[in-house]
Amino acid sequence: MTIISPSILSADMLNLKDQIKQVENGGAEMVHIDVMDGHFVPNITMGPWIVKSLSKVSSLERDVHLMIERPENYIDDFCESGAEIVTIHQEASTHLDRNIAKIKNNGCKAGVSINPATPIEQIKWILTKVDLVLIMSVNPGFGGQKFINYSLDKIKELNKIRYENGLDFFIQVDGGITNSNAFDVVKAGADILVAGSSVFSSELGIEKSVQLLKNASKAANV
Ligand SMILES: O=C(CO)[C@H](O)[C@H](O)COP(=O)(O)O
Ligand SMILES: [Co+2]
Repeated sequence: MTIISPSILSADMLNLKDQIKQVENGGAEMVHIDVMDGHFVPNITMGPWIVKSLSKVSSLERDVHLMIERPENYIDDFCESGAEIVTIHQEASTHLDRNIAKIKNNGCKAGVSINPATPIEQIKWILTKVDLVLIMSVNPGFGGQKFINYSLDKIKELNKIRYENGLDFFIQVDGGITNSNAFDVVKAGADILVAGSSVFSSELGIEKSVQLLKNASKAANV
């Protein structure tokens, strides 16, 4: 079964509690929290405080995507604030193996992410140690961008490596996911779909948009 992780990057922060209820009602299992530092990516967003606030109002699994330089300086803070998954970027980690171990030692699930132009080869040696691999299907920094099509080949390549080596990490895909491409993304091997603008900015409403992503994923899993 495919998991839906709506990204609150596109949510209405003044109505966040209500909007989180709507994604829950639509059937989402996680909530995706995009943390940006204005250095690794050209945008600034939120910190551990939002994770703590979400943990008080929702039981959705808190899925933290760190788009920051020197992630090792913030891993403790995010885990202590109630993050359940902490994903760091390969491109931002000088000592990736050490940082993944640090996330796990904090009792969180550890994820590694790669930008669209980064080859799977770059994370080959860490695949046995991570709980999740996040394939970015847009250049990180902003919501509402268009899905980069060659990401599908990267998902397929990673899925093949996972199968051939008997590994069991989740494949998460983030950026430009909509009701129209969810089927192909899941068919390629994705287990978790992150969706921001197609959930929170849709004319169909939040609950219905999550349901449509769920339905598209279900069709791909038949
Ligand atoms: O990590 C991200 C951007 O860097 C976001 O999670 C992602 O872009 C989700 O937004 P959308 O679904 O609108 O593309
Ligand atoms: Co993200």
